[in-house]
Amino acid sequence: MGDIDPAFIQSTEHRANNHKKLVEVVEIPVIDMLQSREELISKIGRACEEWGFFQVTNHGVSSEVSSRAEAAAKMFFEQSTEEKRKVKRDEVNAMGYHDGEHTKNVRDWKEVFDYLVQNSAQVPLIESHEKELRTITNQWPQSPPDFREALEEYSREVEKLAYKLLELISLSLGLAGDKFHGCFKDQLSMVRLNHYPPCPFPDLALGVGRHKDSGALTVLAQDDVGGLQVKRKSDGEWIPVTPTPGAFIINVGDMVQVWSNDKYESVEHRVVVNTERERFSIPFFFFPSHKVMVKPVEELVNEKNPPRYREYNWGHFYAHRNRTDFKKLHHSSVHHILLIKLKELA
Ligand SMILES: O=C(O)CCC(=O)C(=O)O
Ligand SMILES: [Fe+2]
Repeated sequence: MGDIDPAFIQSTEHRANNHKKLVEVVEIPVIDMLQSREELISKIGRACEEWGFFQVTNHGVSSEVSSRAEAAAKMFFEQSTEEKRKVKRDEVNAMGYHDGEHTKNVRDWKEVFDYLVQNSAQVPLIESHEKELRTITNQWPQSPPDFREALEEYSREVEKLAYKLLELISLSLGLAGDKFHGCFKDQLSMVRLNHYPPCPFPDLALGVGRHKDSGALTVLAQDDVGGLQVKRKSDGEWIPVTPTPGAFIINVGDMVQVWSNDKYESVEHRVVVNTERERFSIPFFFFPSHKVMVKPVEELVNEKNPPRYREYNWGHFYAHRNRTDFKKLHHSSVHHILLIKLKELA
């Protein structure tokens, strides 16, 4: 087993066992999508306000398509490191395989494979003040042979669900159902395959350190192992998300927080690891086009409730985030700085 690489060690207050034992059993809401539209909109609205997280069942994504994607992910990660690194991500191309992810400067106990839902997309160059763009394109491995097909089919299906959820969230805010749809033309949405190997030091390391998701919303599939925890808004306790077979976990990201002017908040979450079982999860990050300017929507602000965020450009934010994600930094993530700064400037 040996010693743990210090890069993985979380500071004491962020370690997995560092919280009071919960006596009550709490669950984030599980919402059946097969019910009246009014009920559905009101339940989703309540879940977004209270938790920022919920699970959905009867969501329309076929279980065959999901199983095929899960099998492809498992087969990919079972290969040798040498094989996987043939499609490794680098400073130029943020898509592909990566086994050195850091969250808030601590290394995560996992390996990932990322791909864009639209196979290739344009993003701004960060160095450029001239609004120059570059194109990023997916890197597909040779094996397993049906990897690309299985994953493209998966993201097409989940994308439909993401639009549906965005519509319901917009309606729950009292906005038109298609209010935000235009933002997703030439979207930067991506899917991440996560593999968390068993960890001999589950009290010291985390699968993913605490963070918020930066896009509009996330549609996450997890296997039956468990490990995802959500920070409860009311008291800051870490609440485990119990795996529900066939369900997706939905959380609103920073963009919905800004659009809704804090009515719905993007909530912190993290993943704990265990000594026994490897875990797989597949988040779909619903990201708009690089051109989109994000700010509180006009219908939701007024004199009594003034805008709390200044407008920002998604593409610019995305380019910075990818650059800073790539290696360990000596200051906290841009993500964090950006939102705080916007708040202060508002
Ligand atoms: O693996 C999970 O359950 C969640 C992963 C996550 O939060 C992320 O990739 O942003
Ligand atoms: Fe996340």
